[in-house]
Amino acid sequence: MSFPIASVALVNSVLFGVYSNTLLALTATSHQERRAQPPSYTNIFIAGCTGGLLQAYCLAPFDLIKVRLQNQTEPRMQIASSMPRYRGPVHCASSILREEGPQGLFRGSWALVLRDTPTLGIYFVTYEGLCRQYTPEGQNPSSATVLVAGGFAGIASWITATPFDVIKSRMQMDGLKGRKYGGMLDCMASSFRQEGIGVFFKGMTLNSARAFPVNAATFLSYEYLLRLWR
Ligand SMILES: C[N+](C)(C)CCCC[C@H](N)C(=O)O
Repeated sequence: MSFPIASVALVNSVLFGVYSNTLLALTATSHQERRAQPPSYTNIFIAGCTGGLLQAYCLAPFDLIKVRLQNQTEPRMQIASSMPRYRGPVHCASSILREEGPQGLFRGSWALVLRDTPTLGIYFVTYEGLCRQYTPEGQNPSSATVLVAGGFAGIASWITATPFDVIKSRMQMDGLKGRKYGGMLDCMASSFRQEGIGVFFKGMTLNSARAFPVNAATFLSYEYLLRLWR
């Protein structure tokens, strides 16, 4: 539990830090001036994609360890072996390093980059679009608007991210017991061949249901901290 919490803190600070600074570089307006001079959606999209790209690289090893630990269900079913393969996040990281090398920690990172880059552009465009729609010109959005816009931004982002999320997780699990897939494209093709188009939408409802409260709270904290520190 402490492991995902620590990784969420790191990854969100990278995402929001890179997003804000890229937007600042593109528009030359500070956050306070942005209500009077709103940035274009193109600039918001580019800044979101840049944040997504960098967060994907920071997230890759943490996400891989999380996926491996969450999928570790065999030992409970095998009465003979009482020890799980990975005893915790540190043991998992060191076993992967030993057994699969440093690149093992980045398995599936291409799919993660493709999952996060465009969809985090969509995330910030949705958030800004909804805030602008429901906020009188020149004013800051209310907390209720921030919560709803943040929640829907999370849903929009997760709906578009789910196909690559499925591939990413399959690639991350590959390597545990030999290699099943030749690469990302092979993983996509063989998943499609065996399970049909529906495979790319697995977990979409659950991802979206989780995304609303998580991202409502994320954007409320972001706006609150920006106003606190200006
Ligand atoms: C790009 N992708 C959809 C994967 C994530 C977008 C939202 C990020 C947020 N930290 C969350 O976990 O919901």
